[in-house]
Parts: sequence; C-alpha cells; structure tokens
Amino acid sequence: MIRVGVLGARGRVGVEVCKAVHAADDMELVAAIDQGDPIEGLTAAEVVVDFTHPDAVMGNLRWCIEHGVHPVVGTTGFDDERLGQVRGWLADNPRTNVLICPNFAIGAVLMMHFAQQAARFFDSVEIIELHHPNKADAPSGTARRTAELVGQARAKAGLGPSPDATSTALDGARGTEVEAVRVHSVRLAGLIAHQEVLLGTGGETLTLRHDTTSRASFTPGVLLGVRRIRELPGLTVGLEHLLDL
Ligand SMILES: NC(=O)C1=CN([C@@H]2O[C@H](COP(=O)(O)OP(=O)(O)OC[C@H]3O[C@@H](n4cnc5c(N)ncnc54)[C@H](OP(=O)(O)O)[C@@H]3O)[C@@H](O)[C@H]2O)C=CC1
Ligand SMILES: O=C(O)C1=N[C@H](C(=O)O)C[C@H](O)C1
Repeated sequence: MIRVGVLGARGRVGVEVCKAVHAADDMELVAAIDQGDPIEGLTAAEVVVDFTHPDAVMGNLRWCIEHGVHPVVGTTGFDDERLGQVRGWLADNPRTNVLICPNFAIGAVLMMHFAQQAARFFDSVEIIELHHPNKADAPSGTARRTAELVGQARAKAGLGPSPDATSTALDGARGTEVEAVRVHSVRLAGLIAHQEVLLGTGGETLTLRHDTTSRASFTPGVLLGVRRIRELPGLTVGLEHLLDL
C-alpha cells in the first residue's frame, strides 16, 4: 500500500483526488490537509499530492523535499526560477523525487504533444486557454507549457515569430508571449478548463482543442504519478514522461 497525503484536500481538485486515492486498492489516504491544518500531518505519508495555490506550493514542496516525502504536484504557477529552486532543494535532499505536471488529464497531455509535433509545419501559431473565473494564474500552466514546447519546436525548425503586421493595439489585445508564442486567456463563468492551439499556414489551418468537462478527469493521471514517483529520480516535469509517447 502506498501511503498518500493530499494538500488542498477540500479544494475543487483535492476533493476528487481524495476520492480516487480512497478508491484505489493499492493506496491508503493517510492525511487530507487544507488551509489552516498543520503540514506536520503529512509525516505519515510516502507521497503527497499538492493541488493548492501558486502562492502556497513552494513552501509545501520545500517541506516535503526536506522530510523525504515525494510530492506529486498539480498546482500551477511554475517558471524557470521556481523549477531551479526545486532542483536546488533536491540537490540537498537526493532521496526525494518530485513530479510536477501542468495538466494531469490524458487528453490535455496529448494535445500538448500533438501541438509540439505539428509546430514545425505551420507559419503561425497562437494559443487560447479558457477557464473558470476562480483561477488565480494567467496564462494557465497548461498554456505556458504548450507554448514552451511549441516555441522550442519552432526554434529547432528554424522558424521565426508568427507573421503579424499589427502596428497599433490596445494593451492586451494580442495577449501575452511565451517563447515567442502568443497566448490569450479567457475567464468565464460556466467553464472548467479548455484550450485551443491554432496553427496556420498557406491555405489551411489546424485547430487542436481539449475540453475538461469534469475534474475527475485529472485523477487517473494523478494516481499514475503516485504509483511511479518513487522510481523517478530528481525532478520530472510533465506527465508525458510516464505515458510512453
Ligand atoms: N495539473 C493539473 O492537472 C491541474 C492543476 N490545477 C491547479 O491546481 C491548483 C488548485 O486548483 P483548484 O483545486 O481549482 O483550487 P481550489 O482553490 O479549489 O483548491 C485549493 C485548496 O487548497 C487550499 N490551500 C491553499 N493554500 C494551502 C496550503 N498552504 N496548505 C493546504 N491547503 C491550502 C485552499 O484553501 P483556501 O481556499 O481556504 O485558500 C483550497 O481549499 C491551481 O493551481 C490549479 O491551477 C487544477 C486542475 C488541474
Ligand atoms: O485552475 C484550473 O482549473 C486548471 N489549472 C491547470 C492549468 O493552469 O493549466 C490545469 C487545468 O487547465 C485546470
């Protein structure tokens, strides 16, 4: 039995994760921690799943790494600086492993993978992510990661920035830029999590779209991460590394 703790246990995703861990034959839910609960409650856990808040996740990660508990992280808000800090903590605590996944839904991971594969064939690419209005970070972790993967694939193929003759624009009209890829964020009541990657070239466009219709969609990926984290040394970013793509 894998002893699992959940951080953010009363949150939108945390509730689903607790249910899934509880239902798994090979896991025991030993701690369900949320805002205001002492983090020391995680001491009995071997693996901790974190779905909290970008402002909280670094402190949680540091505690887990220093206490030899393997974190499986869904919380977003990671950039190169934060990942560098995690690598630094791991260098001082080499017995701990960390898995950080901007998106645990299998379809979303495939969308990112397909976008990366398609990128070199198209002159233009833009990303639109659409989420519920309670989301803290923009752009989403998934959109950031997609833009990084697509931007790197374009650079490798020798492609420059997407063509764009805009010479005058209101602030924000063209979104933001990640690795030279334009990213647009929509926040709308009624949505959960959605993303389109728009690719275009002479006479044709390709649209890759993923829709999250239930937060239960994140749990198979989370359970896979919990099962595999002990054999993944150091820092792993992205569920794609566990999917044999
Ligand atoms: N990787 C993925 O597949 C996915 C990632 N996410 C990400 O996961 C994160 C959480 O999303 P979501 O569940 O919608 O958010 P919620 O706000 O619904 O849940 C977060 C929970 O964590 C609690 N919390 C905040 N700080 C701490 C802390 N230091 N210790 C323990 N608990 C804490 C919050 O309490 P309180 O509200 O009282 O502050 C809340 O109950 C976000 O960053 C989101 O982007 C979401 C979906 C999928
Ligand atoms: O906050 C959310 O809801 C989600 N966050 C993740 C992100 O920022 O990409 C994953 C998914 O989009 C849901």
